[in-house]
Amino acid sequence: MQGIWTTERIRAAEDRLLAVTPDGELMRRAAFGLSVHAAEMLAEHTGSVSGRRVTLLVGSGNNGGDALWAGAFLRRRNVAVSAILLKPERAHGPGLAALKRSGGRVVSLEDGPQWIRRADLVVDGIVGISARGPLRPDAAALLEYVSAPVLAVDLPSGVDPDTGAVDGPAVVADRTVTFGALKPVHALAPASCGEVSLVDIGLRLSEPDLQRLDTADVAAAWPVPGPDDDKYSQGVVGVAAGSATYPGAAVLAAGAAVRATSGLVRYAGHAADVVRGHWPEVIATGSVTDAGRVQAWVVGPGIGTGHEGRDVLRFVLGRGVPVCADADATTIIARSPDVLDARDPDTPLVLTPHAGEFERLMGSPPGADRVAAARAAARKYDAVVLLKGHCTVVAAPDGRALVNTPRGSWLATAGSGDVLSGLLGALLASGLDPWLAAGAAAHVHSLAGSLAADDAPTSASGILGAIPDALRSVRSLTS
Ligand SMILES: NC(=O)C1=CN([C@@H]2O[C@H](COP(=O)(O)OP(=O)(O)OC[C@H]3O[C@@H](n4cnc5c(N)ncnc54)[C@H](O)[C@@H]3O)[C@@H](O)[C@H]2O)[C@@H](O)CC1
Ligand SMILES: Nc1ncnc2c1ncn2[C@@H]1O[C@H](COP(=O)(O)OP(=O)(O)O)[C@@H](O)[C@H]1O
Ligand SMILES: [K+]
Repeated sequence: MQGIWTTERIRAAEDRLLAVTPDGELMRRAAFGLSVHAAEMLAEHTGSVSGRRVTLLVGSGNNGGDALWAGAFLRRRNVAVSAILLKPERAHGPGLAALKRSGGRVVSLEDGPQWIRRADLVVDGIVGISARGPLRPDAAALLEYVSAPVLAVDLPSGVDPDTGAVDGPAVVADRTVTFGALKPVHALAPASCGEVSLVDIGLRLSEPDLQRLDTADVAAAWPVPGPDDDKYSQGVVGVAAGSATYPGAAVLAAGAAVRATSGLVRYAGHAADVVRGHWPEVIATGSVTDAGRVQAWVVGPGIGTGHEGRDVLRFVLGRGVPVCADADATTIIARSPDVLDARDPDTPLVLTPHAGEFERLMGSPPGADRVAAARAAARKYDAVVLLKGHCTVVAAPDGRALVNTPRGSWLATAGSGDVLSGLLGALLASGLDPWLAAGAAAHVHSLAGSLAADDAPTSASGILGAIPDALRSVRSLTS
């Protein structure tokens, strides 16, 4: 697990560390790490470090101080460093002095554009974790001239540190170097941060506010049959999905369940013939009432939101086994919350809304703070809530939350969510903790999406087809 801490917690930990560290030491540690990454980027993009040009965008806080100190370190490697001070009178004093001593050049705001245009690398030290809101106009104007790769100090300025929300002009970085610990922005705004690197400055933190699964966590959690297992012992998953009009949802959800684990998949619904045609290994029947025993249900994709869908949902909620309620099932719950009366409160429920379904469930859209939104829904419904989107957030009623950071956006394709629900249902049937199951399913889903896409559009069927490769890649870590 990777821990992620809110800026409030980071600041408190920094204060504790600052109190026992010589003046300026932390910033020099941070800045030295930053300068190493800057040199690495120069070498990557231009083939060398010495003689290259770096322009620093320097704001009035410590973030600007980091940039100035890093500039001074880069001077030792014969890099030509120029610093544009957004508020010269409030620039970080010791950092500015160090840069000047090292032979760095301070250029005026007016001359800034030409130095930015000529740079081999631009360093964003405009603001860090104390900033809120988009960039102010003077900083935003400078960004217009940037064509070189951008290295963000701590976080891309203009992006909200605690939510990753972008609400106006903001830096888009190729790489972000952060200090001490990951902050929410790094998991929630991958398109703004680029590659994220962590520099250790000796920060000590307790329980994280938010987590992200490592590949190793997913590998350890994913069920693998042992010598004594049979098709029943691994957990049988039931899929109540699809309809005569929408058989595809059933094929995709059932297929993902088939590919996720090696036990048994049952299907119940109006698409039984189509499902059987695609997946002969699935035991398919026309109705949930004669589907047989399962250890978890996936319900919702393509079942419609009418009477029949409601009855199906009520039936599976009353079986005393974990349920993943997806797509139409979330809409039914939003419109007729009384269906939840059928649920045994001790059996796990996972809701997997996209933003529109979330709004139906909660009465308002997720908003900028998607982690808080998912947590609120989890509490309201006493369920694990997997909030879909570019970054998927999974929250449990006890407050645990994790983020899945995707590799690109290829998952945004029709039917992709049906594949996710099939994966998740199979993991629930195996007995995995529902919060972990949701996180692991999201991880493998997004990995399968990027493998299937391989930089060109893919489809839900493509994602489904790439599940074995995704699992092989995850499991390769454990073998
Ligand atoms: N405290 C520490 O021990 C360490 C702090 N470090 C650095 O310090 C940073 C935090 O420094 P600060 O607390 O000084 O805060 P920032 O560097 O985030 O700067 C806050 C300043 O920016 C201005 N500002 C706020 N919002 C703005 C906006 N939207 N547009 C333009 N300007 C805006 C404010 O007026 C304020 O002067 C971290 O992100 C990190 O880079 C590192 O040096 C590591 C050690
Ligand atoms: N821009 C995006 N980047 C990454 N993943 C995305 C993006 N948009 C959607 N997704 C993912 O794709 C899936 C879409 O599911 P859903 O909205 O239910 O669509 P459908 O009903 O067509 O299957 C979710 O897992 C979601 O997190
Ligand atoms: K920054």
